[in-house]
Amino acid sequence: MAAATSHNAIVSTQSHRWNGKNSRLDRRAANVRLVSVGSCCPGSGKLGLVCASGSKSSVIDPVHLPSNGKGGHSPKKSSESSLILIRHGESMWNEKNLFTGCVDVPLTPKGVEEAIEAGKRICNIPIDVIFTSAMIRSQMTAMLAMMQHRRKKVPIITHKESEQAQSWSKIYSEDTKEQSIPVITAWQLNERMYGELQGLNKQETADRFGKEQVHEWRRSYDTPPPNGESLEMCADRAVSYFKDQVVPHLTAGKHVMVAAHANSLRSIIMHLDKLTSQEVISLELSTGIPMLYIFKEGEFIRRGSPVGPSEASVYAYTRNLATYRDTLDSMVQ
Ligand SMILES: O=C(O)[C@H](O)COP(=O)(O)O
Repeated sequence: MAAATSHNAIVSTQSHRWNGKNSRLDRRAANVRLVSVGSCCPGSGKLGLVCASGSKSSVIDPVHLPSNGKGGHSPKKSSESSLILIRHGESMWNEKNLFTGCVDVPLTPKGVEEAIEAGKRICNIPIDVIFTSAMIRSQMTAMLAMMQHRRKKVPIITHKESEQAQSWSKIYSEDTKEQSIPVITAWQLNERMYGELQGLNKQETADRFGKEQVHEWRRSYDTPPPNGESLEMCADRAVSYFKDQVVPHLTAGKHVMVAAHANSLRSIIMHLDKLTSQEVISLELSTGIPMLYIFKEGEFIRRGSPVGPSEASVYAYTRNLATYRDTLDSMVQ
């Protein structure tokens, strides 16, 4: 069904910019033979470049597919999991160039579009559980992105803030539960708290305190803004939460998406990519750009930013993702 072509990955030098325009392949993937599954439109056995978003069909997760009865067998459980990290789309204070931090502002229309576009880019990648911060801009981004997903599962924010909240939001149908994806919100993934800079204009602040000082506050590892969090302090909560709450899902073979913020994600990527406190200064995250990692045998492999829904470089090296996507295609009418 899928034409297999192979070519060596074109590997850029290791860069710490995640701006989505340059999909970076991990250096370790340099010599990986890309086994592209070709391009096709749903149903024709050829993967299209446009996701079948809005398609009414629901598909069975490939890992749970019944045997095909012709001596075939259900694909064995994936020994690798995918992790998608995404900074929220543009917020209304991003648009006004204001320091936001832990102030809970919504997306702009542009941020909504960015989230939808991100959803199209990851619409063929399996997602079993979603984590967001407690802030609306990350939750809006996750929900809007999931509206594009071809699996068509329903993302549902879980409420465990009290026993009553948990019991009042219980789902009593196993089938319905199977067709949903839990969205876990966590304050630990909130944006770094920007202290007395919150609400100030970034340019005016640089004019007042000096460009170097503001850059130090925004990008250094251990210099906090006035009465705010340094990246190190943000990492203490965000990376700890990631290790304690997100990694166990990946270890269990679940595919995860984390929708969060520029600096809470910078602290997580610093951990995943083993960046030094010097290297992390140059790490910048654009709004609404999905970043893909593969978790395998306890290691995180950086796979770059999926530019399109069937980009070979994303699905190469990770046969399970290619199988998932092929099966989605064959199941989506
Ligand atoms: O909190 C904010 O203002 C933004 O989310 C990130 O700001 P920064 O790019 O200045 O860290």
